[in-house]
Amino acid sequence: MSEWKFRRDAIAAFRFVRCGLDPRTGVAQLVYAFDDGPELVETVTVPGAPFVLEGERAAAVERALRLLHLIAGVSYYKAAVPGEIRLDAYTIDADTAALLETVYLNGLGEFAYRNGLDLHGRIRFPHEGGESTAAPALGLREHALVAIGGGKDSLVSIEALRALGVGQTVSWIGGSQLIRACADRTGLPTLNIGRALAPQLFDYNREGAWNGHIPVTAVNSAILVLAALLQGVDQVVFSNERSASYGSLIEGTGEVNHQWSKGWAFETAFGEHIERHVAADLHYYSLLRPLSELAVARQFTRTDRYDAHFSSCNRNFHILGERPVNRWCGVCPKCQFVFLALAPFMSKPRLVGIFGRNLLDDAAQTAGYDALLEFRDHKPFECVGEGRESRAAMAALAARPEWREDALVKRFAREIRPQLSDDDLRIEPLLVIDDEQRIPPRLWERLRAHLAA
Ligand SMILES: CC(=O)N[C@H]1[C@@H](OP(=O)(O)OP(=O)(O)OC[C@H]2O[C@@H](n3ccc(=O)[nH]c3=O)[C@H](O)[C@@H]2O)O[C@H](CO)[C@@H](O)[C@@H]1O[C@H](C)C(=O)N[C@@H](C)C(=O)N[C@@H](CCC(=O)O)C(=O)O
Ligand SMILES: Nc1ncnc2c1ncn2[C@@H]1O[C@H](COP(=O)(O)OP(=O)(O)OP(=O)(O)O)[C@@H](O)[C@H]1O
Repeated sequence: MSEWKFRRDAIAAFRFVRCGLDPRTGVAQLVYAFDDGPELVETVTVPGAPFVLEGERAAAVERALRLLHLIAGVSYYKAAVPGEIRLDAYTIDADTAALLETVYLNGLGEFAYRNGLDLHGRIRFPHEGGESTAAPALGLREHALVAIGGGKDSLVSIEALRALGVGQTVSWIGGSQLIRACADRTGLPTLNIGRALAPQLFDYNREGAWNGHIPVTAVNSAILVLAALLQGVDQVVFSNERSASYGSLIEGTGEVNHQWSKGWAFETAFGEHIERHVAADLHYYSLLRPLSELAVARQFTRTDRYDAHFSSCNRNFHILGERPVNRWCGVCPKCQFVFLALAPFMSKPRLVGIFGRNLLDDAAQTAGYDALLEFRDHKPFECVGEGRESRAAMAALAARPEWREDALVKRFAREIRPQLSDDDLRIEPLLVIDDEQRIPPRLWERLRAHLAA
């Protein structure tokens, strides 16, 4: 064993070795390995232990734990993308294998594109024939674990659920102080779940592992499903908007979606799988699915409660390394997009106050904004809205006296606007509340009324 060295191209198999949860501590161990190399152990710690787990609930927790083990394996599998996947400790059915193949193939879409890899037909989860029996209802308590990410989206959901009188616990994974500050600011009960990647992954990265983006929302979703069962509650709520279902259009390749596991395809496949195979009364859904990014931005402006606390800049969330001093780096695609998306709906002094600067009056940001507008470039691999949303927002600003003299708005009006039709630049059609969602029916009509108010 001590002789084993990580050599990416010599690895034959990725192994799901075993997983376990200690109900006395709330610590779950997810164990993997390449060939006969060292065990790679990821840990997830759910507060609230000891948990008393018996009968059907214990069985559901075990199913959720296995699903988490299988989904979280994507972080390690990607390091070598070997031809064989092995399950050492348990078997899965064809339905589960199909879900995992979809999650790995699509969730690693950007990773594969950037590394020049073709994963089609390569990711095969072994499975045994026969349907597994339908999961029973557990009599879970009506209460929502709401994922919070420190940005505007989850805060919009939290305020909407508050307005509807839905009991909620604001829940997040990892040690981000920024997320904690936002969670505390809600004044609601909180749940901070610990997660530690296997340390060898960072060594393997230095030793030439394949590296790149993974479907982190899929991993976070599976963690919160496990936490919901441990807490005995019936809803896991994310804040993924309609726009997340649309990727970057790459010439010669097609669509590659950085945020695939925030999209509708993942939400439906995962949510249905949970109800069919884990617990019939555990509902996983996104409260913001009916909205575009622009519509979410408009909702966010309804309160200034979080202005001094939130940030959508992903540079805050690196496990290692530097973070922006003032929460917003001010130069990444996410900062650029959120500034643009909020601008049509927020007073200019409030917006500039949040970011500490006016990004739209900075000519050095031209290339970044061109990519958002899909002008001579594709939409960046980041969690940003569709090109048509950026174009409509920019067109709205070009008509406003307080914005139209700013460098990038002026350039848009002069060089890009003349090539676009008026119809494609209207903001109103992008603010329509859509019907494609899996929000529990008992909430939907009241939520629709709240969002439309
Ligand atoms: C913070 C961030 O944006 N990280 C992305 C970045 O990774 P980097 O190396 O710069 O820093 P770390 O995040 O600290 O990662 C260190 C290494 O660990 C790997 N890793 C991390 C988390 C994990 O769950 N599994 C892992 O294997 C990671 O690959 C690094 O090697 O660049 C990476 C490569 O493109 C991205 O994968 C990192 O993204 C994180 C996984 C992450 O949490 N990103 C979210 C902020 C994010 O992008 N969220 C999207 C949702 C996308 C989705 O499909 O779910 C969003 O905001 O919409
Ligand atoms: N560390 C985390 N723990 C739990 N959920 C998270 C975490 N980070 C992000 N999420 C959730 O994942 C989803 C996508 O994250 P995303 O970054 O788009 O949302 P956000 O942070 O709420 O808003 P913004 O788009 O402005 O950054 C959201 O539902 C968010 O709550």
